Order: sequence, then structure tokens, then C-alpha cells
Amino acid sequence: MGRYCQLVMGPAGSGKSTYCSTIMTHCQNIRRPVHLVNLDPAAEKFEYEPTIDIRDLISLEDVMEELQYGPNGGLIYCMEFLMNNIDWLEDEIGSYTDDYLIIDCPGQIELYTHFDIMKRLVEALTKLNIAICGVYLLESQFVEDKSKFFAGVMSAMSAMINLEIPHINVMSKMDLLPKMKPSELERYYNPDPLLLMDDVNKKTSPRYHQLNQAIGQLVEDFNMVAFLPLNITDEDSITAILSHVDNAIQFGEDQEPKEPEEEIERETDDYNDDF
Ligand SMILES: Nc1nc2c(ncn2[C@@H]2O[C@H](COP(=O)(O)OP(=O)(O)OP(=O)(O)O)[C@@H](O)[C@H]2O)c(=O)[nH]1
Repeated sequence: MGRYCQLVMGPAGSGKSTYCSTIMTHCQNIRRPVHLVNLDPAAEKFEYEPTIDIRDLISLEDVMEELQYGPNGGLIYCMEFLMNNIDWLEDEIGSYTDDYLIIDCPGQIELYTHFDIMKRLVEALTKLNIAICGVYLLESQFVEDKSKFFAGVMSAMSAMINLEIPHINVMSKMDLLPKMKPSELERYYNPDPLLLMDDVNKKTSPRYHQLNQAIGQLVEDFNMVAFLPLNITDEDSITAILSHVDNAIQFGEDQEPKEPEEEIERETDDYNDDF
């Protein structure tokens, strides 16, 4: 593999920064060269100093102070500013060849649902020949409220559909989840629409049952959302996630459309072989 990165996404507080430091520590222990990239202009402190940091370009604090934006508007302004100054990111990344970048993204959910900023970021990274794997985090506490869990599943789906990149979903903070039977947990790792129907129908008025069913059906039909558990104290869960990321990137590269020139060359060779 050449240059590649993990684009670490997920709602606010889902554990993105903790995940990034966990991966950094793991990679350093196994001597895999890795760099942390911070794209959250509101980030405060990091366990690892980021190699590339959006705050060297623009910080949310300055935008809020100087332009009188609120935190959400300010964040979108910062991300738009980054996209309009993408040369800065290209220059910063330029020197890191053959390295693994762990990109910590902001937690504003609208970035993954209805703004095109992440899509433009993906295009910019792809232009730099960086293979990307999206890593979407959802915290395990959502399991305790099934409608919240399914809302989280749909936000993960939204990121997958919008970005169209190799992607894995991670269920973070597994150490905080009360003990559950493996068969019960499995229904969350591979979201079982019946969980939603059984439980949410009981709590909602019958006029919403059809809607609950349609949402369950949507998740089932899409059939591509699955979660890998992350317990930051369990090395095996970290190794499993990294290996899924590697496989997703490899699979993505194998799916790349072939260069038309290659096709033409092969056809010419075939033609020559015939004679
Ligand atoms: N017990 C436990 N706590 C965690 C874990 N991951 C994150 N936390 C805690 O959850 C809170 C949020 O974690 P962060 O890593 O800052 O989450 P984030 O997604 O980067 O947050 P934003 O930057 O606000 O979007 C912090 O208090 C972390 O200490 C975990 O695996 N286990």
C-alpha cells in the first residue's frame, strides 16, 4: 500500500479523539509509522501532539471572537475555510509519503449528513493519492435506548452513502456497556430491525408503527451497516479494527476502475499474441 488514512468520524463525544490516541499508541508499539492529523478547529488538548493541525490554519475560538459566529456556524465556517485553502493541507501532507494518517474529524453530525464538506475533503485526499477508509464511531451507550441506536445506525448509513469510500463502523466505549449475552450483542453489531419494531412500537402510538417498520426495513435493505466493538483496554479489539481497515482499503483499491490505457495495451497485446 502507498499512502493511506483513516478518516475518523462520528457524533460529538463518541470517542473519536480517544480512538485516535488508542490507535496511535498501538501503532507505535508495533512500530507502524503513523501520524495524527487534527481537523477539529475546536479541539482543546490531545494525548499525542498532532503532526498536522487545522488550528495552525484557523481556530474556532478566533472565528467566534472576530466574526461573532456561534459554535456551530463557526465550525462550518472553519471547515469551509479549510476547503477554500486546501493547498495548505496538501502542503502539510505533502512530505508524509508512505505513512499512515489518522485524521480526527469534528463531531458535528451535519458534516456527515447534509453538508458536502467531508465529500470535498475525500476528493482532495484522493487527488493526493491517499487511500481512505472511513471509520464511523457510535458509542455503545446507544444500545440502551433502541430508538437512539437506530438513529445512530442511520447517521452511520448517511456517512457511508454520502462519502462512498471504504468504510467501517465501530461501537466505541465497550468497557462502559453492562454485560450482555453474546447473542444479544450480535443483534446490535449487525443491527436487527426487529429490535426497533419490538421495543419502539411498545412505546409509540400505533400511527408511528408503519414508520418504525419502514425505518427497520430501510436498515435491513441497505444491509451494509455492521459494527466492530472497540474496548480500548483490549488489544485484540484494536488489532481486529486495524485489520478490517487494512482489508477495506485493499478491497477499495482492488475495486478501482482500470486505467483505459492499460485496457488498450492489453487488447493490443492479445491481438499480437494471436499472430
Ligand atoms: N470509559 C471510556 N470512556 C471513553 C472511551 N472513549 C472515550 N471516552 C470518554 O468519552 C468522552 C469523549 O471522548 P472523546 O474521545 O473526546 O470524544 P470525541 O468524539 O473526540 O468528542 P468531540 O471531539 O467532542 O466530538 C471523554 O470523556 C473520554 O474520556 C472509552 O472507550 N471508554
